[in-house]
Amino acid sequence: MLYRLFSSLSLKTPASLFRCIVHAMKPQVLFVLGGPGAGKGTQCAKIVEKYGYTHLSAGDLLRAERGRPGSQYGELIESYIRDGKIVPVKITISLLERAMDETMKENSEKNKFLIDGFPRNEDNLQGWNTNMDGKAEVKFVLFFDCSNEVCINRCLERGKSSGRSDDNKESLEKRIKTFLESTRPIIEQYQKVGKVRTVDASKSLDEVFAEVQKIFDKEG
Ligand SMILES: Nc1ncnc2c1ncn2[C@@H]1O[C@H](COP(=O)(O)OP(=O)(O)OP(=O)(O)O)[C@@H](O)[C@H]1O
Ligand SMILES: O=c1ccn([C@@H]2O[C@H](COP(=O)(O)O)[C@@H](O)[C@H]2O)c(=O)[nH]1
Repeated sequence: MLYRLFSSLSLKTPASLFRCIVHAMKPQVLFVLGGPGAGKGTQCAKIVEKYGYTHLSAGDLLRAERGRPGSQYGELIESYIRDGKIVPVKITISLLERAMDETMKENSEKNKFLIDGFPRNEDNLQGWNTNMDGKAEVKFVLFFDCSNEVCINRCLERGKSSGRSDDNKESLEKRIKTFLESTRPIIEQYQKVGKVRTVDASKSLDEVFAEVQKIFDKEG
C-alpha cells in the first residue's frame, strides 16, 4: 500500500523518496560576500523579509561569542576583528554549524540560509568543505561589488553610531587589504565554476535590492 503511494508520486522506490526528502531538508546555502560596508547585512535583511531565508552573519556570530561570559575565544576574536584579520575557521565554523542546527531543530522546514561574510579566505573555505561536505549544498555566492572608497565611507558613517571597534580608518585599511588579498580569490574560485551572482552595490539601497530580486526571482 505504501509502495503504491510512493509510485503514485512517480517515485520508483521508497528509497528514492527518502533520498528526495533528505535532499529537500538539507541546508541550502548562499554565501554573501563583498567588501566591508558593501551593504551585505542591509540587503540580507530585505531578502529574509521577501524570500524567507535565515540570515547568519559570521561577523555577528563572532561578536556574540566575543561577548559571551566565559568564552575562551573572546580576547582572540576582539584582536582579530580590530586588526581586520580572519579568525581561525574552527571557531567560525562551529558557530555557524550550531546556528544552522538550532534553526532547523526549531523548524525543520527552515533550511534556506544566507551565510553573510563567509568564507573569507582559503582556511575558511577548506574548513567549510571539510566540515560541511555532504551536509549542506552551496547554491551560489551573492557578491556585492563596491569600490573601496564607497565601502570605507559607508563604514565611517556607520561608525558614528555602530560602536564597532573596526569602523575606524585604521581598521578599515586593514579590512580592505584582507578583502582584496584573501576574499577576492575565493570569489574568483567560485566565479570559475559559474557560481557567482554579482550585484552593483554602489547604487541606492532600493536599486541594489531591485537587482537582488531579479536574481532571487529566477533562482532563489
Ligand atoms: N545601497 C546603499 N547605499 C547607501 N548606504 C548603504 C547602502 N547599503 C547599506 N548602506 C549603509 O552602509 C552601511 C554598511 O551597510 P551594511 O552594514 O549592510 O554593510 P555590510 O556589508 O554588512 O558591512 P560589514 O561587512 O562591515 O558588516 C550601513 O550604515 C548601511 O545603512
Ligand atoms: O567569517 C568571518 C567573519 C568575520 N570575521 C571577522 O569579523 C570582522 C567583521 O566581520 P563583518 O562581516 O564585517 O561583520 C571581520 O573583519 C573579521 O575580522 C572573521 O574573522 N571571519
